[in-house]
Amino acid sequence: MSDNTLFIVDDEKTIRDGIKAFFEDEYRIFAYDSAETGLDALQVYHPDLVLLDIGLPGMNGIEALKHIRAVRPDVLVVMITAYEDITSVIECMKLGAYDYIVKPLHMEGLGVTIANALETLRLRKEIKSLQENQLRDQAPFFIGESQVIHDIMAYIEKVAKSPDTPVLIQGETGTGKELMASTIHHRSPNFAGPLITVNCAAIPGELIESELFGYEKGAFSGASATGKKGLIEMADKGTLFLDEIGDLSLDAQAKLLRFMEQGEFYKVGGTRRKKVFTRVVSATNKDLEMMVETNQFREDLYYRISVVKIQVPSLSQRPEDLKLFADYFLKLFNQKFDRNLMGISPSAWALMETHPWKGNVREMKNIMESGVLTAEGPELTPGDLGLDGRNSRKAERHQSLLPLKPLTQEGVDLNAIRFRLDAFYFTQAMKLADGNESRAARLLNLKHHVFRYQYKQFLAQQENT
Ligand SMILES: Nc1ncnc2c1ncn2[C@@H]1O[C@H](COP(=O)(O)OP(=O)(O)OP(=O)(O)O)[C@@H](O)[C@H]1O
Repeated sequence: MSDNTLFIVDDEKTIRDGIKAFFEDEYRIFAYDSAETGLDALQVYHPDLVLLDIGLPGMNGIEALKHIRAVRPDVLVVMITAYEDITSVIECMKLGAYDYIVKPLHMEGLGVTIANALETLRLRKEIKSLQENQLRDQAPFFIGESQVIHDIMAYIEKVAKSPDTPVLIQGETGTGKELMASTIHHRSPNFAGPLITVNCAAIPGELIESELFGYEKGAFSGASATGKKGLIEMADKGTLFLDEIGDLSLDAQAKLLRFMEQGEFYKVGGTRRKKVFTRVVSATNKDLEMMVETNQFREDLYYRISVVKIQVPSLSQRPEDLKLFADYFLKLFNQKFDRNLMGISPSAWALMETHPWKGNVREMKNIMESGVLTAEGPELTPGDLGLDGRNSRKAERHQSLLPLKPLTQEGVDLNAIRFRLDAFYFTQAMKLADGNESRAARLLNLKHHVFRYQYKQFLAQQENT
């Protein structure tokens, strides 16, 4: 006997008994005389295939098919029909029935239909498992050899198993909070679903509600004519990552709380309640507990989002990981830029060991990227990494510039940012082009005279700072 389970749902006893008698040596068979009893049994058993009569008394086969497709989309359904019922058959096929058989039943023919259906099911499962393996292979890799990172990863392994427990990740900027959120998603049962990232600091206060929850058409002036799906809805069956949650306004916090408490929400201007199944992972580099004390963050929301709390240590708190990151980024950027730097010189390494790493792993990554890109070799020197006295501001510049920070109410100094951009790319271009201006211009996709003009301006500005 195979380990496949079949349901027969038919009000005619002779049909139920006939199918059962013919196939019971091959399959596990459960028979029901109505759609209602069949659907009840579906909550307990996991059949592979349902043979479903269309003309059932009470709930008919078409309605039952809709239910089965909604609750068990992976179960195949073969409709049983009287010959004259062909329009219903077409409707069933459109609703997702796998096949149909016509009464009076020929058992051999039915046997072929069942075997084909089960083979289709086997192939679908195989494809799904291959796709899942591929997705798992693409999962991000959170590096760390220090004991504290080992402990966190072991904890994450357990936490990720739940599909909906909210997680709050705290830590300084650049410590890897976003990467950790992605790791949790990829290790969770929702990993085949979407991972939707919301940068709460980047969305203006007046837009946060419509961005998170979406809106119906005509919800407000300027709304799109078709309405809009919100980020929360997009995260259905996946993970919603709320980055910089400490930047959420109190108003937006209240709306998010409602969703966190009920898992339900209304679109802006909508009257239909929507339900979404997602895990919320939040992250912040702010002291949320302190914000709760000072009434800047809602206490009730804080407890909702922090069922599991993870504190990512700063890089200076895990010096054992420094060498690992340095080797990893050296390899990564050697490959990316097709370079062959052998390692880090002892003097550069000595400086790296004492560097404060205020920008944490991101700072290390940026320094290694520009170092590997521009170094003469064969090893990375303190100058390549911007860690010598002469270039001491370089690291700071990289760190405060890359990646660009979203605009907040605090504003930004655009001139200073432009100057840093120029410094970052002009310096590298001239270095890569061995001081040849026309080659440097080509590297930056600028006309030679434009490059000369802008470079001269940059040098003059540098003189004055
Ligand atoms: N453990 C790690 N392994 C590999 N790469 C890492 C690790 N930690 C951080 N990184 C890399 O460092 C950079 C910064 O990480 P990430 O964006 O996750 O930090 P963050 O804590 O979310 O920063 P912020 O608070 O500024 O948003 C990313 O490019 C990330 O891939």
